[in-house]
Amino acid sequence: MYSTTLCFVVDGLPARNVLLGMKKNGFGKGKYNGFGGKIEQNEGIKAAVLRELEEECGLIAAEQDLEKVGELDFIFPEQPAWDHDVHIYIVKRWQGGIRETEEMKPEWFPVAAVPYATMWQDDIHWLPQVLQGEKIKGEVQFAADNESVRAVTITAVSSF
Ligand SMILES: Nc1nc2c([nH]c(=O)n2[C@H]2C[C@H](O)[C@@H](COP(=O)(O)OP(=O)(O)OP(=O)(O)O)O2)c(=O)[nH]1
Repeated sequence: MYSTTLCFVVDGLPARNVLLGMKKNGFGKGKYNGFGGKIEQNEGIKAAVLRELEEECGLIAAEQDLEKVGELDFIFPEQPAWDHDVHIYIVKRWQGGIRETEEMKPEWFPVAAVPYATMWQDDIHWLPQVLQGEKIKGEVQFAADNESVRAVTITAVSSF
């Protein structure tokens, strides 16, 4: 099982607006998501969050401005090589400007208009809580098409 990061840029918590990116290539192409990717060997989790944030949308943040808000396991019973976990962070302070990159086209959304229909199908089960300021842990099991959700367990946690 490999590990990934996912970072949501918000204007506060509870969030009123969230920055999402339309993924242009790779895993999750055609879906809106936060910014993130695989953690490299010998790389710290927060260092990976900051690297992916800058690579994918141009924003520069500091480790002390990252708040851990979630940990999820993604299980693909029909494609076990895809099993991975994700460390989810929120950032409210950053430097630099947003730019479109080869990987992502960033766009701000009001929290009430987050495009869940164009996102990973599990997101509706936990992202609203995260944008409200809750912290969550859980597991998502995908169905045979590796897209639809077969089962989700999400638990609120008080801290990481
Ligand atoms: N919101 C959401 N994000 C997910 C789900 N599944 C999943 O892998 N992600 C995130 C975690 C990572 O940020 C990203 C996948 O990372 P990846 O490293 O495989 O993608 P990539 O093809 O861009 O590869 P790279 O940047 O590491 O080279 O998608 C999901 O179900 N919901």
